[in-house]
Amino acid sequence: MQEFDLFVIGAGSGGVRCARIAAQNGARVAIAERRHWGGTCVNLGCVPKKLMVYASEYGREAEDAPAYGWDIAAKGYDWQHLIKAKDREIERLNGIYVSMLEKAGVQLFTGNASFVDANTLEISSSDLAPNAEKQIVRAKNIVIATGSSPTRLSIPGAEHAIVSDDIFHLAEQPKRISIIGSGYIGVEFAGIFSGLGSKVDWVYRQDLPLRGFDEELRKHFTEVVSHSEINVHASTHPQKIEKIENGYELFLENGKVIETDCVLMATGRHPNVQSLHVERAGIALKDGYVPTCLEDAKTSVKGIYAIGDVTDNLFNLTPTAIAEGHLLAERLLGEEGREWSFETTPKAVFFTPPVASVGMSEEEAIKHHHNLDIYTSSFTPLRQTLSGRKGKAFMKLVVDTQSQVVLGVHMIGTDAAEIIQGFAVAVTAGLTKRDFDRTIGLHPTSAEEFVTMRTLTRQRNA
Ligand SMILES: Cc1cc2nc3c(=O)[nH]c(=O)nc-3n(C[C@H](O)[C@H](O)[C@H](O)COP(=O)(O)OP(=O)(O)OC[C@H]3O[C@@H](n4cnc5c(N)ncnc54)[C@H](O)[C@@H]3O)c2cc1C
Ligand SMILES: NC(=O)c1ccc[n+]([C@@H]2O[C@H](COP(=O)([O-])OP(=O)(O)OC[C@H]3O[C@@H](n4cnc5c(N)ncnc54)[C@H](O)[C@@H]3O)[C@@H](O)[C@H]2O)c1
Repeated sequence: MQEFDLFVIGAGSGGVRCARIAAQNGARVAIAERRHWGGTCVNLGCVPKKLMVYASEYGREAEDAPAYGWDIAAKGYDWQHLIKAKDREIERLNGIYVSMLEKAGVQLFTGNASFVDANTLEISSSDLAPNAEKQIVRAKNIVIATGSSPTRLSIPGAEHAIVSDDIFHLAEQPKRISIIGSGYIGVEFAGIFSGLGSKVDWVYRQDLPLRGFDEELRKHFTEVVSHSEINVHASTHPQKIEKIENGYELFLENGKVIETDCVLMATGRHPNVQSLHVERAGIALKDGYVPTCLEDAKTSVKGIYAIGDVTDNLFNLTPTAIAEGHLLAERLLGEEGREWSFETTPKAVFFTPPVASVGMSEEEAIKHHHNLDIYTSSFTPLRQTLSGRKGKAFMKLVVDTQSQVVLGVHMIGTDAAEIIQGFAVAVTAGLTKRDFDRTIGLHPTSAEEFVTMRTLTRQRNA
């Protein structure tokens, strides 16, 4: 039986980083993957999604180009071309992940890993290795990095709906799509399909999309969406889906019935624990997740750790999973873990234009007892002046009145994600409004607005 210092279950964002760093530092490391090397981000998440966002933006740019003197003949859109090109890129990335792990000296197991006991795992056949023979391995330390999967609503006809895992391999572009849910995935795919020319019906139960983001940002986002072609059905629940001759009917609680070619449920995710048998190792799940200490990724059982989406700690994002994996590998090898500021993790939602934030929303800052100076700015970006495209950029600074520390930076507008990544350094460093004010702007950009906001919009006491 093979024995390892560290065995990682799941080769996604967190698992790959943890295995690679530990192996590069001399530990005997192995990793098991049952579905796809690189995990959700590479195969069914961030990367293919962003390629689709890019694809969805060219149409608008072509529409706006004549205002700048271009004569562009619209020749339509080829969905199959995009899917094939995207698949080639993902295949290339899968190869890179495998060779990166092998080069680092990690032993690769293809198959489904499950616990036999707290130090023993069984690797059995899976989609990626249907004929694999069962293997038993032992390890001093085991890391659960199994990620999460899309959650389907249990309404009548739910089997007719697809989830985000399916959207990347549809044989045809749905000409009419209904999207349920107003979190990251709902917003992003509403933008993608609208940009690609599909008729989009977007259904969500809240009054505003993007729960968890700054409330004022959410209101401005709704205004941006109102200038798009997306049909919004807010504050209502989907009730059932029925198959009809020419597609599906989606019935809403408010009495509306939407005829559509495809229903996408973007209604959250649940941890991948079903076939892991963590109970055999002595771990009890909490709300379906593997409970861990955020500080050191320890579970309740000595030598077993969990990182990334399977823990539901703080943010379920790729860079946080990577940081958790990296920190854990360093700590297991007895090194002083690198310092990471998880609280100032920047977030972006890749709509067109994107929404991005770092630090506290106004509501969070009030909850943390800060008295606030709020600065906001809303304007038509220069690019839209000639084209006449509607929808304003919105920018906001949340500043602690007493210390003048900038607690949060929020934006909707072209390149918001790229801009907020830069401002995340300033918020992580704890810079003050004075530091922002003494920074010279870069002209002409939208980003310069963040260093030229001088007039207080309002003050608010906790
Ligand atoms: C549509 C979509 C878009 C997204 N876009 C972004 C984005 O733009 N930016 C961002 O930061 N985040 C984004 N995310 C979130 C991001 O993908 C996840 O937070 C991240 O992948 C989590 O990493 P992880 O290592 O925890 O898990 P994963 O990347 O999910 O990896 C877990 C791996 O474990 C494997 N596995 C599970 N169980 C077993 C088992 N028993 N044995 C062997 N292998 C197993 C799985 O097959 C999987 O490959 C997106 C997610 C989705 C779904
Ligand atoms: N750009 C990014 O960083 C990015 C992109 C995509 C996904 N992600 C990650 O993946 C996670 C999952 O994304 P998601 O959009 O599926 O989840 P989410 O938690 O962001 O949003 C889920 C949505 O489903 C709705 N919903 C849940 N249960 C419902 C019910 N019973 N009836 C009606 N509506 C219901 C919620 O109100 C919400 O609007 C995100 O939270 C995020 O961590 C990140």
